[in-house]
Amino acid sequence: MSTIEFTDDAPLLSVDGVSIEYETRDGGRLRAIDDLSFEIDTDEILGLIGESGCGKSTVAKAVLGLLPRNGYVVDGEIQFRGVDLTTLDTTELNQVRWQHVSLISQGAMNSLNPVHRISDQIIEAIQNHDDVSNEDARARVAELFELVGLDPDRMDDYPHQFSGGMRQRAYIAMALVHDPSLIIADEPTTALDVIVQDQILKRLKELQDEFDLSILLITHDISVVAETCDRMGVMYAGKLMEYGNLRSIFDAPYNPYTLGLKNAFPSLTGDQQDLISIPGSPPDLSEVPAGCRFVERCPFATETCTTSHPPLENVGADHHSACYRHEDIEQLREQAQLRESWHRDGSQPTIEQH
Ligand SMILES: Nc1ncnc2c1ncn2[C@@H]1O[C@H](COP(=O)(O)OP(=O)(O)OP(=O)(O)O)[C@@H](O)[C@H]1O
Repeated sequence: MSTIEFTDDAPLLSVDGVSIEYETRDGGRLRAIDDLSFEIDTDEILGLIGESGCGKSTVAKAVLGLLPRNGYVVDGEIQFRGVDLTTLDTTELNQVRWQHVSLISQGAMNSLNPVHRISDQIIEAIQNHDDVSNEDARARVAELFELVGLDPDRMDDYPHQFSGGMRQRAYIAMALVHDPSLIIADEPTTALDVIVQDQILKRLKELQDEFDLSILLITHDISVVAETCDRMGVMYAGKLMEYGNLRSIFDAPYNPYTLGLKNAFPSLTGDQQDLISIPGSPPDLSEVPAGCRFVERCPFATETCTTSHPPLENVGADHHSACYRHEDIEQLREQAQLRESWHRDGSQPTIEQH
């Protein structure tokens, strides 16, 4: 079996100009991701946030080569330590998965096999890649249980003897078996109650710190990003709208969509009791607007915004945004605080569909 030659000084993960399409039942094509670029460095957590259907899971699956059969990366490169993952065959991808990049998904806790002890499932994951005795593998399971905050005395339990949060922790232990350098966490705590969610995210962050791990954290919850991430990307209808350092984006967002998301979350708006949600819903990806993808819901759209999607521009150190109205941003930030701004009054420009 050939060994993949990684380059140590290359970025850990570099997604460059990636577009992904799904073949639809009627034989058409739906572009779920359009010209997406971002990077993750060693030892950082990048949060990808966006509403349902904006393409977050598609990105996660594409990185791991797990797109369904009707999904294709039609453009761009996904480089992991200098190796374009989109060019690898299944055997090579299997060398990357678990050993270098692990996935923890929302449903991970339900993917533990109900008829096998948790210890046996993790031991199998260890021995699949490494030649380790049963005794050493059991010791490793105990160590991993401690790391994720589970009592090692419970390692021989069956999944049904664990709560949802404990099962998710057990799955995280499994994801850490081979010391991967990148974890893709796709809504890892969404199915759990907020207290358990908080505990697990904190543990994940501690593990990231302790082991110089990097995490791509995918979520629809901006407060999860605020509490957990170092950098963030705000996605909308398959496009990155704002991207960069978390503090810069939270302190001074440049994109109306980010302004809208911030307004809609209580923990981020401090004393503002009256939350303002963004009216409407994202466009159907088979019928995206001709202009900016957000144009139909943006209270600040002008005629220019109906022409084409704005390019992602540099608006500060490690801070990028895609909007035609960056120059008016101070004024837009003030207006965004007002409910009236987000009311639809019929004065929005006429939108043509592609
Ligand atoms: N297997 C598939 N076949 C066809 N279209 C798909 C497939 N999977 C996803 N899509 C479409 O691709 C777009 C992006 O979906 P994706 O699941 O990546 O979004 P998401 O942001 O992760 O949403 P959610 O948070 O609801 O999971 C959606 O329009 C979705 O309908």
